[in-house]
Amino acid sequence: MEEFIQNMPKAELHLHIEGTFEPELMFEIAQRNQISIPYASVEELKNAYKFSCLQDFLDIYYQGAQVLQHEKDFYDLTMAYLKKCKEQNIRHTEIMFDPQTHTERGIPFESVLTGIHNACLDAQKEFGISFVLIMSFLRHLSEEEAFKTLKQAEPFKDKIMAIGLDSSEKGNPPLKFVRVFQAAVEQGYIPLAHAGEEGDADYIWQAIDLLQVHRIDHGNNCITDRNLVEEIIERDLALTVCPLSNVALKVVPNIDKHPLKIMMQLGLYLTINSDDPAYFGGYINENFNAIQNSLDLSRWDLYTLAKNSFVYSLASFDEKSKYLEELDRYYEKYLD
Ligand SMILES: Nc1ncnc2[nH]cnc12
Ligand SMILES: [Zn+2]
Repeated sequence: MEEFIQNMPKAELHLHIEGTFEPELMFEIAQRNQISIPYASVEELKNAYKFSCLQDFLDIYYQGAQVLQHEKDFYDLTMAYLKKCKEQNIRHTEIMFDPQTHTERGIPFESVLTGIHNACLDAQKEFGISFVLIMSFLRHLSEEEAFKTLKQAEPFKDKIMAIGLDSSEKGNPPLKFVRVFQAAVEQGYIPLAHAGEEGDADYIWQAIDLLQVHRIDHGNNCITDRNLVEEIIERDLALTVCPLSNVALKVVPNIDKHPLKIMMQLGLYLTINSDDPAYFGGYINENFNAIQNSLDLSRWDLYTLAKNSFVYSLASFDEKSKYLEELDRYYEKYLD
């Protein structure tokens, strides 16, 4: 099965670029920027990656991101992830970035965006990987700050397809961002949001009704509300599930108790993603392997999850058709 997963063409739809910051690269960039990290070694830093909830993780994740200062740092970070995509047979990736994590520290929006975008263009040329950029608002910050970020993005609008909503969920409901989402949609951005990771089903209702999201990031907690599950299916919305993230952040007690199979059986459209792979113990294939092992998923289940990743992506019609054909050919080979 591991080989089947490794070679299967797939898309990643839920990935924070700041969450791909491997400790080794963090130390390297810290050294060249002459910034000190409050850990003596890579080992010591890795040992600190023990979280009891989302906020525990976010504290260390924002701390790590401080090392990123220059356009080249964002380029190197993104290129390192895109090399992983090539190794793991990711054909298309939708990369979230958190501009406020950087602009709050005085880093120009342009350095962040240009570094990430140039790496994506190079990977498209060299590895044939297509991409979409998603600008995510930090929900622990104010609506006013989100509006400022939307304004800063204006000169780069053609490079960013969608907006997202991430960071500390509890106490920061989608309702807080209705106006900025409306303004962004008027400018042509596609609305997406994290909902129902730690927040309850009501946050997911708000994300679909008030923010009118086209996809739900995580969404696990929808299973507590039968009407919500039906509504999500009816509206043809996919959930971007992140199994290793859910274990690391104690959203589920362990991988064997992950509700993914139940969610599939309910008829929800799911995809598998890595969220913040440098912090949660694996990239997309490690997520597929972990969930396949624990829930005994069949090849058909894996194919369905990969198919959803293309169908519910924001890739162009031509790209989607090409990837879906490739996936079908791949799966048929195993039927013989
Ligand atoms: N899993 C997650 N939930 C909310 N915000 C995040 N930012 C990075 N990873 C996140
Ligand atoms: Zn996330």
